[in-house]
Amino acid sequence: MQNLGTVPDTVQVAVRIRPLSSQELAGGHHNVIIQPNPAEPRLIARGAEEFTFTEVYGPTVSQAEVYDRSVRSIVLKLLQGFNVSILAYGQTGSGKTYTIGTSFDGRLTNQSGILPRALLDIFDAVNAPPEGDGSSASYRVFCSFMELYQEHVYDLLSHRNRYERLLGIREDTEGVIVPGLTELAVSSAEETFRWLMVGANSRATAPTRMNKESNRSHTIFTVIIRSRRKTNATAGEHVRISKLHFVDLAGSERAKKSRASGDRLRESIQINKGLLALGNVISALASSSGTSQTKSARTTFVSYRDSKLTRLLQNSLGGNSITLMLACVSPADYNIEETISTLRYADRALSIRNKPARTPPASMGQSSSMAEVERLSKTVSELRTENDQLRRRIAAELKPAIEAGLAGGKNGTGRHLAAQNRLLHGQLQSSIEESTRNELRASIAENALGRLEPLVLHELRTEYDDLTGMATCPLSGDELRTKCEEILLRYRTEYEALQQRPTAQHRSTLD
Ligand SMILES: Nc1ncnc2c1ncn2[C@@H]1O[C@H](COP(=O)(O)OP(=O)(O)OP(=O)(O)O)[C@@H](O)[C@H]1O
Repeated sequence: MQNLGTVPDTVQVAVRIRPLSSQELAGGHHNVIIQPNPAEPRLIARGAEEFTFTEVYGPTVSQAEVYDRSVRSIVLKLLQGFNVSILAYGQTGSGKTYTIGTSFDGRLTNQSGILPRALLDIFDAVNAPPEGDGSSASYRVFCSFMELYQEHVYDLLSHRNRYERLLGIREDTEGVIVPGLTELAVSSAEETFRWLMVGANSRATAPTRMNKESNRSHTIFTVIIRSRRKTNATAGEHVRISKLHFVDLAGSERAKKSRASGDRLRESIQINKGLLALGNVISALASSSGTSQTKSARTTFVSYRDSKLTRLLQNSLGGNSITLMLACVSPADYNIEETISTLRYADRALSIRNKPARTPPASMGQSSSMAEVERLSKTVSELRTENDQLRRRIAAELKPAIEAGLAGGKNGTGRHLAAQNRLLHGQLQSSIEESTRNELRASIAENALGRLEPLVLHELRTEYDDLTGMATCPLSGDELRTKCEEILLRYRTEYEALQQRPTAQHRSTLD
């Protein structure tokens, strides 16, 4: 039996105060946040408002110390089968990207953020020698990287063009998922760093008045661990999948202060809308988890569906994940309003109760490709149901309008109504055509699905023959297995992308 150690059941909140920048010092700005006793996680803002968090990191605290005190132990919970989420929240220019390390340039220095540090620890643990009692696990690591820009989800690791990187969100028994999102098998921290850099390069950034390299989107970099553990000599193997999300939120900002206009203003409105929805979810969860609230307050409705950001973070807030919020703040006098607003936001998050639990293990009774075929079949049938619903909705909404219009036309209400009828009729026609096209695509996906197994087997066979046909096979048993898994993953990505296309169009017609 594994010793799982302690697992925090409330959201952990660490506040990080960045140092004043050289421009701020040159401009005569001063620090308005005091830590009365640096050994305590307490701070006083503007000489009056006092807050206590899980940790408070002052301006001189290093990246290594933040990682060691707040991050390392929860990252290692990932390998025990827990889902973990680390979110950086704060005003634009407050140090979120610096702390997470999303813009890591490949060189490990004392300035590197928590993400590259976590990857080093994860691969050290994954490659550690087996325990020798027959109960040790073997691990496979994958990564994905997505961006939420203006309420659209983009796959940052896809080789396709920007438009084709657009993905939808759907809910299934596992919770909220992003079908078609690229998940790459990675075998070392260095390989994962490269994907992190590739993805970060395609992220939407722009210079603003508040930060010369401001991130205009929210990003989620995910490390996925698939662990196989022998349960005992007779019962066989269990496979468990757990995920670690690094969420680098776009900065909250005041349009008046940032003097944004045009594209920057539109971005900022969307960013603030997502963060507002997140704030509402945090408030609702905080009041449901609180102990001093009335019964009615404790049953507050949590509106995850108000934005894609809150849907994507549903499991991290109030779900089964171990969650750490890193609230980043500026200490400068001219940012005090934003700083206090971040501290209040973080203070509410502190009382959210999660229900951290290890993800359920799946038995290895079935081969993984067969399980995959089963899962894909289920998705196709969901697609069909969705299509039927769309058809019914079209019929319910548009047909009565047309019929009413036709009746009005007979009564001679004029040319205007006739034109409106033609318009509605045209809309109905194109919606039905769209739905039929989707149906066709769903059936293409289904046929492709039917061909999945022989294709996978053929590809595996060819690759295996190529390798074993050589005088000495250059791959060990494990490497060969890894190679096979990569091929399966490629197929899975291709087929999910194929299935995703009609769904994405569906959703955009419904939104
Ligand atoms: N703790 C820190 N120590 C030293 N420099 C820091 C620290 N925090 C932030 N900085 C510096 O402050 C600047 C802004 O930080 P960063 O880009 O991480 O902000 P952000 O919150 O991600 O902003 P945005 O939301 O606009 O993307 C960067 O130059 C960064 O290097």
